[in-house]
Amino acid sequence: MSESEVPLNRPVPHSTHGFEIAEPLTRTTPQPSHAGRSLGPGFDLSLYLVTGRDLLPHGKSYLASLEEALRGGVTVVQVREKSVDTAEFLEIARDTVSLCAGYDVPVIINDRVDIALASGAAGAHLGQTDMPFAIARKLLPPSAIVGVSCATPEQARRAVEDGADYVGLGAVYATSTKDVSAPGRVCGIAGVRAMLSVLEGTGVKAVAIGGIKSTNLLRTLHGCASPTGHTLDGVAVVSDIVASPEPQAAARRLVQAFRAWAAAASRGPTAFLVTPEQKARYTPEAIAAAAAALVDTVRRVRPLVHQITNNVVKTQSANVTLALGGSPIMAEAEAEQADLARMPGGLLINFGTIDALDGMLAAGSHANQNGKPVVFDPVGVGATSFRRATAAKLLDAWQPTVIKGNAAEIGELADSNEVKAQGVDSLGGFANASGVVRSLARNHRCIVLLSGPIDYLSDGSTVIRMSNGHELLGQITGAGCVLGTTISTFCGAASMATSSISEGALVQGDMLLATAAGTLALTIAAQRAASREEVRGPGTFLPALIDELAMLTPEIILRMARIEVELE
Ligand SMILES: Cc1ncc(COP(=O)(O)OP(=O)(O)O)c(N)n1
Ligand SMILES: Cc1ncsc1CCOP(=O)(O)O
Repeated sequence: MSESEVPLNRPVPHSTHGFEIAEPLTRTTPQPSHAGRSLGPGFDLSLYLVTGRDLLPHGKSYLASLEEALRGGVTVVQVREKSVDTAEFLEIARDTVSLCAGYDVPVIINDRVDIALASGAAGAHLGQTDMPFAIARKLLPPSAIVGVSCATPEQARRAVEDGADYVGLGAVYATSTKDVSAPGRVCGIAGVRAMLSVLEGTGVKAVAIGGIKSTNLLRTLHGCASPTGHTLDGVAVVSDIVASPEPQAAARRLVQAFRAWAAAASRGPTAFLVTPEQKARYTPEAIAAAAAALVDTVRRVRPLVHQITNNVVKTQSANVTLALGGSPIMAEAEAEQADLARMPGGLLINFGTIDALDGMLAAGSHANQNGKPVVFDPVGVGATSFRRATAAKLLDAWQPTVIKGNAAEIGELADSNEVKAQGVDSLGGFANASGVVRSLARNHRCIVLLSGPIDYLSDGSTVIRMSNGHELLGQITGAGCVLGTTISTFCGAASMATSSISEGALVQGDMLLATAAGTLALTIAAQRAASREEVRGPGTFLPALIDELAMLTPEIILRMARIEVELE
């Protein structure tokens, strides 16, 4: 057996999770075989398998598949049977308890408290229309684990008041395993975030459920966190394990990715984005030096900069990418997104004209799967309700690495009406711009750049203020859009060039510094272009700007960057 085939769970001689039917149910306690893996006192929810016998591949028996999944590292098993009679349900439950006992993995019974009692399972899982929680609690021994399904913050609040041990939050995504077509049944990443805020400080654990697969796991874990960093304790999965011909490998992929992410998350609320050592480097001089170095990095690694952007700016965005030393590709068709995402570099999604929504949805998801930075420019997001709904849909489908926008766009995403919009332009600024970018970055778990006369950049903790630029930038069309291009070019290069790999992170490299570099490159080139003799207005400014981007050097950045830092 090679190292990669070593089972994560091994059979154990005695288990606290399986016991004689005559004995009372016992709350599970951490056992030596779980040492170092539990996320807190009690049971380990990291990989919660919900069974689904109807999904088993042809020729694979239920118990064989379950045992492979246990070997792969499943930490809890829920028996979910929707169409069998009581006698058959009980037999399946007993067989499951007996097999899981050998792996010291607790078994939870879906819906049926009577089956939980009769099978010697560790507890029961209740939906919103199942037996009322208080009655189930009364029927079950005090030590039993009782979980509750929640799709809204109100339901989560009630589960906490009732005394649930854990909650199943979802459906996060659409799934064909269960009918979740009723309005409000798919709560999305934003819904899970809102529920996690309710759970903060309560000690009630949480798993997300619905459409979770190894391909979207990291994005789901990264995105599902309250603004202060309260995260999931695990994920509940049916089809990605049960329907697999290789459930051991499927479970192993999920549990290993979960553990890598959990280790990164335990370093602190912003550890997804930067390490504490990187943070200590955020002085104005260090930011300028990093940005200067990245100018050369872009030319060295020549990142592919994949842009789905609006028709107004496509040509100038491609030219800006080339001028910096990147390689542009403007590709919108949904069918080509998977292939493109496998090529290293950066992705820009600018929804200025929302012509390619399916391409945008697919591009971001594939980029997340491949660890590629995603820069989102929600152009004119407050202008129409269609734009507002589209932005919410995109942000639910994938995790942006950077959101950039003007004051009106950032205000719209931050639910602030302090700044008025006029079409895609904004009128005025924020009284506390640092506070707005910091809080939006926390809510969306990403870097936020607010562009304007002063550019405000934050990772949710540090705020960087940059005051380069020139008023001529405001007189050409698409200056904001090409800022998205320069940022995705620098983020792509930084992710390709990073040497310190952070396991469990969605994107490698310091994206705060890369965003600062992309911003400084454009605004400093603009200053230099505007001061050229031949530039007499916006018409002569644009070609000069592209020339200056092509002639940018690290020394120019070091000499001209105007940076201030607010550390939290
Ligand atoms: C861990 C977990 N979370 C949620 C559910 C869904 O439960 P419910 O809403 O009762 O739907 P059914 O599973 O009974 O169809 C779950 N089973 N497990
Ligand atoms: C039981 C359940 N409850 C909400 S979604 C769901 C099914 C999840 O199945 P899958 O992991 O295959 O999407």
